[in-house]
Amino acid sequence: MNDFIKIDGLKKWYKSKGVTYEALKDVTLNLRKGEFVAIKGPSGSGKTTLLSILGTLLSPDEGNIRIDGIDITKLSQERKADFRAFYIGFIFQHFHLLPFLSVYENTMLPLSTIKKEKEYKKNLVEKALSTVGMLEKKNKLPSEISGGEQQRTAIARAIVNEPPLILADEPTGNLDSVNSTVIMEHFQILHEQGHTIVFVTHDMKMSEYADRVIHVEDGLVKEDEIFAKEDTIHV
Ligand SMILES: Nc1ncnc2c1ncn2[C@@H]1O[C@H](COP(=O)(O)OP(=O)(O)OP(=O)(O)O)[C@@H](O)[C@H]1O
Repeated sequence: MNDFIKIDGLKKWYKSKGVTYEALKDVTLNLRKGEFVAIKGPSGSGKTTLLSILGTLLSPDEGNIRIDGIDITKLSQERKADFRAFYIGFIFQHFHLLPFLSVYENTMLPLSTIKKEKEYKKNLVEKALSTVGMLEKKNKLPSEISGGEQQRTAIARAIVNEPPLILADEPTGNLDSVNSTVIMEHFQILHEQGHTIVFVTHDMKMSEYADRVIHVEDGLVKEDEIFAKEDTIHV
């Protein structure tokens, strides 16, 4: 078994106005390379906290996390930024596109610090945009495209530097059911291409796309269901 992510004894608490709140109480999990994982659970259960720690945006108070053998809890801020740039593509509920940049320019953003020729970057951007069916709209501004198209652009931006790990926080939370399905089908394709995908969702229908559903409640993993892939079920 190829454990890509090893989370061990993870704890996180927030302090606010002298009150301490334990958001993650003791989370231990192993995720394999290429897994397609949904994190489910009620509001306030710790899902975003867990995803943010996985993405090195937040530090835990206790515990270790290794991603591809790297203990991400021990990295300096600078090394964390390098780590994120190489390993992780983020997708958020509210898309977080820059409104004054075109679809093409938004997708190019993660490549801005990479010292490569313009042509090399152009190829990567066009590849990412065609993966999500947005190449034809590359010159549009975010305000000129639909919410579903904005999220597809955000996915292109997340995958443009071909990161092994994609983290998405409620990626369909702002979309209607048709666009949500389109987004999840794109995730399915990325999963088939070998990306490891971890996404947070409230929506039962969206979690059905995953091959593993982790139910978080009250800062703890309450259930961890691994489903056999369709092509491996032979009854
Ligand atoms: N910066 C913060 N300061 C204080 N408390 C926080 C902070 N961020 C989160 N919390 C609290 O920690 C708990 C877990 O929050 P988190 O956002 O991880 O939950 P969640 O499961 O993602 O919720 P939702 O589904 O509503 O987004 C919540 O009770 C939340 O109020």
